[in-house]
Amino acid sequence: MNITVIGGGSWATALIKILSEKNVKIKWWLRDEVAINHIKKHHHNPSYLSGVELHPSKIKPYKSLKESLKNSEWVLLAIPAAFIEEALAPADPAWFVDKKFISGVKGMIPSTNLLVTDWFSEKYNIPRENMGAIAGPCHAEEVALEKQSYLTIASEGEKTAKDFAELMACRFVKTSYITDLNGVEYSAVMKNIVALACGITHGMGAGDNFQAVMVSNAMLEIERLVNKIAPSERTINSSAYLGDLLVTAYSQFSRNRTFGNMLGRGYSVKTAQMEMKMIAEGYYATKCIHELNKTLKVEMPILNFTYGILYKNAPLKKSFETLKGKLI
Ligand SMILES: NC(=O)c1ccc[n+]([C@@H]2O[C@H](COP(=O)([O-])OP(=O)(O)OC[C@H]3O[C@@H](n4cnc5c(N)ncnc54)[C@H](OP(=O)(O)O)[C@@H]3O)[C@@H](O)[C@H]2O)c1
Ligand SMILES: O=P(O)(O)OC[C@H](O)CO
Repeated sequence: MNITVIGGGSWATALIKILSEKNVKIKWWLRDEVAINHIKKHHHNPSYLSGVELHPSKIKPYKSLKESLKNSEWVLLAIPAAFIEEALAPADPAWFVDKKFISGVKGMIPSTNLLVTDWFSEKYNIPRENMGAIAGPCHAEEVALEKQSYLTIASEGEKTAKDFAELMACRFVKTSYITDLNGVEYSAVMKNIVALACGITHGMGAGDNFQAVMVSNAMLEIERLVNKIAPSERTINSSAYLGDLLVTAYSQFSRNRTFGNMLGRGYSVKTAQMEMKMIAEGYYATKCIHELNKTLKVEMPILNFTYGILYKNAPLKKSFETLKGKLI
């Protein structure tokens, strides 16, 4: 079984670690040639999760995207959404024929405000039943440490979801599958926006009491959005939705929370971006969801709070006062 993994960051590295527990060949596309050479020579990613051992018998890094895709049954994408169009610019739909596509991305394509699987299936003519996404509370750093984790694979094609869930299950990862593809994707996008708000308010001095109220309100906000934009029967309190929100809102590893925390302590957006070695997906998603909500008109005070601070230079104190008044 051949699997192509696209992306060279922490999540791609963690997913490769999980997959290499199985009897598979991993064809790994990274844009960074220095990293490729380092991985070939030292069997570690030099810039992300550098402690993870990358077995050369199972993993082969590629500079050419086209070569990396040849003879693979599965394609797994793990690049922050804002860079996907650029990274896949040379790709031709013919390269993806008869392949199943799984998104590890928790963001939206900024130029289109589309979810990654919607954008991908449209652009590369992939049948929806062959598309999926990885959901659930799972930080790459904990995968690297082999801490017990849980992932949910979502696809409208039940067989796709089931097969990929089986592939991702290993000693330290338990998997399950569902068919609510767009539901988990929107929920994952939203949890990043909430994590930014958690970070901002924490950075401004809010305590655990406030954070608990914000996360509870956030779950209601996510539910309102997801029910409107992707109506379906779903158990929103399960780990694919609520669990993912909780880990991002509370974990020391959360990129979005860390980014928000810097803003709450008075950093400008630009300075916070320069300080971060990794990408906070919620920054881009906040604008996408805010734009979509001009039509949807869902009540989303946490989204509006985050959007004001990120994109409108809204004063922190006044925005916080407004948010406090909206939460219950
Ligand atoms: N990290 C996690 O725990 C985790 C868990 C679940 C889901 N996710 C999702 O996984 C996705 C990837 O996140 P990540 O955590 O792996 O990000 P990351 O560690 O910050 O890595 C970012 C990756 O994007 C690449 N990149 C940056 N600019 C690029 C560009 N202009 N063109 C092409 N590639 C570019 C970087 O390449 P260079 O190194 O060459 O700059 C790097 O490989 C996100 O959607 C995130 O929400 C992450
Ligand atoms: O918690 P963050 O902001 O690092 O996001 C990473 C993943 O989406 C967590 O499941």
